[in-house]
Amino acid sequence: MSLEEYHCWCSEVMKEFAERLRGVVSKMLVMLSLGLGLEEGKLEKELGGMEDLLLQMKINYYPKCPQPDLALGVEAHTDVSSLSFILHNMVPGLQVYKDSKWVTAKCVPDSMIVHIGDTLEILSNGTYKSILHRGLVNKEKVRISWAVFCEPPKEKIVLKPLPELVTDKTPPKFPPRTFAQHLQYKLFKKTQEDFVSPK
Ligand SMILES: O=C(O)CCC(=O)C(=O)O
Ligand SMILES: [Fe+2]
Repeated sequence: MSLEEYHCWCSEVMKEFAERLRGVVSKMLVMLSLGLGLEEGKLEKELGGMEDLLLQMKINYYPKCPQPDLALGVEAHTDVSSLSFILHNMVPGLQVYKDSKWVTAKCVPDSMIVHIGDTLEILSNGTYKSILHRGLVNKEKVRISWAVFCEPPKEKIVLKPLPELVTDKTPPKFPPRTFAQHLQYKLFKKTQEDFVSPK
């Protein structure tokens, strides 16, 4: 296969993967909306819908590491996305923080790992938790992961707890922000008080 043919093949495969994954995203957002007692299309609409919800792929390459106890592949973080989907080359390394412990995600053939990210935590007023996770390195094997992040548009939508979920007993836990402002907050570790109300 020539390089040109290879590029062509890759883009065909990616196109089909993106289309199929977009369908899975919609289905998961229906379930998550219903789980909050909302109408089924609510979260999809709040995140920009078919027009504006963006799928971004990042490929992580974790080289072999002679001293895996002294290094991390990806430091502990939560994803800014609404949902994140992870495929990997069946080498363990992803850990999630659960019940005050780091738990290694099982490598299940033909499956994807799905994370809730910050955006859904904000919209759900904290009912859905953005999972803290990290990536370890391996002494013997290279690890590769393909992460797809579903992100709302940067400026068009103001992210805040959905009014249906805010009551006297459950006041809003997050001040309003655009996705762009949220990124700034995460990248530069600003405090919530640093948010200026978006227009
Ligand atoms: O490599 C993984 O399994 C996770 C990577 C990750 O957390 C990320 O790219 O945000
Ligand atoms: Fe992540």
